[in-house]
Amino acid sequence: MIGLTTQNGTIEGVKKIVTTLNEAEVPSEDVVEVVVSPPFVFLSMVKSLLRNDFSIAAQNCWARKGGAFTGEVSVEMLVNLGIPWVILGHSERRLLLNESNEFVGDKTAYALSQGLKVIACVGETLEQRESGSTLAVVAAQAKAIAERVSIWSNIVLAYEPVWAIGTGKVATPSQAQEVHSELRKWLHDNIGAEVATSTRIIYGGSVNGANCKELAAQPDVDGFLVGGASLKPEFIDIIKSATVKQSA
Ligand SMILES: O=C[C@H](O)COP(=O)(O)O
Repeated sequence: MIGLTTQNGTIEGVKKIVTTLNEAEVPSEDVVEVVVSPPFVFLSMVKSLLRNDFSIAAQNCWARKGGAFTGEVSVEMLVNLGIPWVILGHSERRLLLNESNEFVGDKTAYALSQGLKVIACVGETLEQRESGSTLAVVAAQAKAIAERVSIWSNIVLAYEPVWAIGTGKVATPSQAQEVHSELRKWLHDNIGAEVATSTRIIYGGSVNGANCKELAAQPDVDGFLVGGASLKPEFIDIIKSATVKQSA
């Protein structure tokens, strides 16, 4: 379960979110893994304040060994800070900052090589969905990672249809299930049965306290990447939806 606070927050606001999370009663770590992903400038503060059973992710990193790349944050810096996860290939970076599939693949490979765990985002635009190319788009995004990575145990795939991010237009449970199932089949056919079974595929795009249970009940939805709702107390309800499959 990933709470991505995007480019939001002040010191006081982030502290308030962390306090809410720290005081929440949620299922244990063996049921749900919770990862909080604040902007770079708040990483150290969140790390020092956040409860120990929740983890932390950066929202991006540089693609190669750090050095003369002004303004970028290197994998080495994140490792030095003790940050275990990084989110890569978010659609806002792909679309607004022109990050290509290959560049996201390079970042994923380098982050993994230095011991970070990666939440790799894939997803189609509305135009791509309407033209029937959803599966081709997410497969191409996954392929660019697969061409650069041989071990998948530290990768989580996040399916985030661009048209659902921050729009209030959540994918229906069957739309999410269809793409998750196809992604798992793609992993099976192109990498192997073990990776297809063990790789977590999480959904992101307008998840909230009201729609999370139905989405979480889908067989191939293994969790969520939550944006807007992670800034609110309802994020706790979303975390608790991890028990839906257990009680089914
Ligand atoms: O950026 C965050 C995720 O992409 C999802 O955002 P959202 O839950 O606000 O749609």
